[in-house]
Amino acid sequence: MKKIVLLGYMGCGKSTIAKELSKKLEIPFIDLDEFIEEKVKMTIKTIFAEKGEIHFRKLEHECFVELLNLPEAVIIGLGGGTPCYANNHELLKGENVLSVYLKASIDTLVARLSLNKSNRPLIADKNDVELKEFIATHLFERSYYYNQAQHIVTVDKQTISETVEDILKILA
Ligand SMILES: Nc1ncnc2c1ncn2[C@@H]1O[C@H](COP(=O)(O)OP(=O)(O)O)[C@@H](O)[C@H]1O
Ligand SMILES: O=C(O)C1=C[C@@H](OP(=O)(O)O)[C@@H](O)[C@H](O)C1
Ligand SMILES: [Mg+2]
Repeated sequence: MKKIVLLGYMGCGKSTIAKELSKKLEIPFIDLDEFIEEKVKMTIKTIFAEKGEIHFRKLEHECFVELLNLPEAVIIGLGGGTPCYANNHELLKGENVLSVYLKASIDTLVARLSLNKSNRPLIADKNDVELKEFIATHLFERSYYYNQAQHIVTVDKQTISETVEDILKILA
């Protein structure tokens, strides 16, 4: 069965939008980060701190493949880095996958992430100036992978429901 995969930079709204989309479509939503946390009984923050990012990326790949192989239809919210490691971007093009890049500008991401960074180990210790510089460079480096998605939805200045509607139009 089809998997709807939402991807994009940290803070673009993958988890938030996937939850709302799931209600509308009555298809279950699985957040990849939460799936990993449950599997290893550790938070993302602790995995990064105690096991390191390379270990996290390995787990992330294994869990992504496991979710794609589920027999039922599900909505999967990826982590911001998922498409950028272990050739995961190739999996965004699979026959049973509908992938959507939630594209947000640097300003949108900075505004959202400066309020919401403590559980995101890659940015937790950055002040606002550092955060903007980091996001600008990092988003540029990652864009190649994000652009492998089958569809792109721009989320700037959109409400949660407007973004959900844009995704529903793609599915129609
Ligand atoms: N229009 C919007 N669409 C999605 N998220 C929004 C919007 N406006 C504000 N937010 C907030 O931005 C944050 C997005 O975080 P989250 O869904 O965890 O993103 P991700 O999973 O992509 O990192 C949440 O705190 C959410 O409430
Ligand atoms: O961009 C990244 O590399 C990461 C994004 C996070 O997910 P969100 O995009 O949901 O914050 C989480 O997987 C981890 O902190 C690493
Ligand atoms: Mg998330």
